[in-house]
Amino acid sequence: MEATLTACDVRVDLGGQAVLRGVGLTAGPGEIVAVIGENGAGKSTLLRCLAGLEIPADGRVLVLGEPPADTAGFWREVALAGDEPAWYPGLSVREHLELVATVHGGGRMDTGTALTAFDLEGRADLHPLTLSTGQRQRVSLAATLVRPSRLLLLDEPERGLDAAFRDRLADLLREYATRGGAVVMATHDLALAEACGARLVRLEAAR
Ligand SMILES: Nc1ncnc2c1ncn2[C@@H]1O[C@H](COP(=O)(O)OP(=O)(O)OP(=O)(O)O)[C@@H](O)[C@H]1O
Repeated sequence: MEATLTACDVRVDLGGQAVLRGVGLTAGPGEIVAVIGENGAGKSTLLRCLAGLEIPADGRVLVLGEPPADTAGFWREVALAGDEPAWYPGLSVREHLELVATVHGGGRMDTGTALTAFDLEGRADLHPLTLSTGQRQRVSLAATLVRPSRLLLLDEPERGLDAAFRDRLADLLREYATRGGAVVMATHDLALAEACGARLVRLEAAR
């Protein structure tokens, strides 16, 4: 089966120094990969590289057979949850999810199901900035599942989430993979990685 994502011998330089050197990674349909490593090991940089937001100085990244590019075609297949997104003034939690689902076309869950799955029903009519950190993180994660995708890139999805919701997230990610999606996440939460059945890829700082 064709890999959803392959990265070979990737090098990324930032500020004139190598941040990633000789990094390789693959993820196929139905697979969850957890990138782990200490602070500064380069996990976020690798995720950005896989998302086409950082260009490797050396090596090769292919997503669905093509180098990642910041194009509409690429983002049709790839859903990313990293830094907190910019929230639209005047749009509620429900409307943010509806916006994503409308623009990308209906996804794995309708917005009502997502509001329930992410425990956001009681917050659906509020603006995201009036929610707690963990609740806002749940909106960001829900937005990745109300749209179609074949690859989910998550940078520290556990950020701000309580223990019970981390368990639920593991179930949601397993379900995404069971339906043929590939997940690559950078995480410090080994329990989450284990609960997902993720394959671990450890990064060591390049400097
Ligand atoms: N714009 C930049 N310019 C120079 N160096 C950078 C830049 N961004 C990141 N770095 C450096 O790259 C290294 C990797 O950073 P990165 O954020 O990828 O690590 P991380 O593994 O995600 O860390 P954490 O676990 O703290 O989130 C760090 O040493 C960081 O200082």
